[in-house]
Amino acid sequence: MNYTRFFNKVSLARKPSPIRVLTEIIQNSPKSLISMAGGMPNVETFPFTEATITLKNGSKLHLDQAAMNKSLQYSATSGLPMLHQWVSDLQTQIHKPPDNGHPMSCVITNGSQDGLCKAFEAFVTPGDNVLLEHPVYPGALASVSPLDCNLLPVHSDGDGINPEHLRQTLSRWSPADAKDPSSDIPKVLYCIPNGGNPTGSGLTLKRKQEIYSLARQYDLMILEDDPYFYIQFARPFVPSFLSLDVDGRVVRFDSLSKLLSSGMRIGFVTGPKPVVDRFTYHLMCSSMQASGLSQMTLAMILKDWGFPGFLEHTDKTAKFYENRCQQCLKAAEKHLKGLAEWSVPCGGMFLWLKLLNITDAHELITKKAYLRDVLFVPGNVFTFDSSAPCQYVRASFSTASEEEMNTAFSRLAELLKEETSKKN
Ligand SMILES: Cc1ncc(COP(=O)(O)O)c(CNc2cc3ccccc3n(O)c2=O)c1O
Repeated sequence: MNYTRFFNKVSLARKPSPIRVLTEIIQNSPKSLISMAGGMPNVETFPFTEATITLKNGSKLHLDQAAMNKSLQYSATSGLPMLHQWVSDLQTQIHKPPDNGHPMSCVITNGSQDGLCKAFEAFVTPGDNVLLEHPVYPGALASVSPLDCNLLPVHSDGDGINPEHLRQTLSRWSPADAKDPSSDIPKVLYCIPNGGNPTGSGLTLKRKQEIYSLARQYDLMILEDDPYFYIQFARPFVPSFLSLDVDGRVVRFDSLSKLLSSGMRIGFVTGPKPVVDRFTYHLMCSSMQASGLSQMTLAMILKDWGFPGFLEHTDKTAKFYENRCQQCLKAAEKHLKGLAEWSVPCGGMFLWLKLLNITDAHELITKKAYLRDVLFVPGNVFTFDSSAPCQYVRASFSTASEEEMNTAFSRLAELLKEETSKKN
């Protein structure tokens, strides 16, 4: 694939930052190297020596002085070698990306949000048509909306993005337009294939194959935003777009936020080296790198666990959310029947409620429900035009207990009944 058409002028103008290349050289050189090059602080001036973190299973992670010094010092933008290698091996093991003529590359980011932002800021030129799943994660909207482009919604249902609607949307153009630099044919499709935010939906393999073949036909890059991949409720995992990527047109965004820690801010982007390199150049002059301490801590746990231990943990996490989901559905059945509709999530942590007899949920949720001590997210924040009325509400079942979910839904039900009786 030739990626030039996908990058905007800003991204094509980016070059590796010399001081960050230096960091990489120093990091990968033998101890014998005498460096008077890098503007790195001397770790002897840092007040930290060692740290021990106790895990829930009683085991202890010990960062000795050497590990502490390494994690407290600048390191390569691509990631601390131990973590970078582990995640690269994980991608190969889990997704088995086909050989597409481009080496698969990874870069560690400050959460997957950081990677998403870099991708939109690399691919989107003002005036572009950008295809996004709809409704969609507000963090994606916040990244792409200011880029002065035209957002094209791709409708979704319980099985994720609808390939038919994608085909219809693309039928405004001919595949040949992808070869015409003056055409405004879309170049990027953003989607959340598993445990969708806000819908809880999951793309079936069949749909992924249909979507991938449309992407081939119209020469689209697919941004596979997949923080809930490991918290799909069913096993085996539905294969990812990365595992279908025979062309090198998939950029995948993973996150450890929903698995190990959201506050440590570690995600990773995986894709063809020419694409990941351009994101890395941007990271070199934005954050320079993800937190060294976060990377070292997570690298030590993951190395100790290995893939089997990691998958054992992610299976447990998926089970946790599946149980929470069952409790949430039971509470919805008990309190919201006849007042709202929903589909059963297949992963993640969200239930997408369609409030019946309500045209716009915004006021009801942000004011009236809040005054009754319950908080949901009004559906308009997940839509491209948040000023338009939206009768949907996102409920998260990740932190509230079963009892709290019942209380929250019963208060919402009371409110809905009052609203309905006011109308009659
Ligand atoms: C589809 C999709 N892609 C990327 C991300 C970002 O993950 P990270 O940067 O790797 O941590 C997310 C995180 N989603 C949310 C985060 C959040 C944080 C504070 C408060 C509320 C939040 N709500 O509501 C969210 O949905 C996501 O759902």
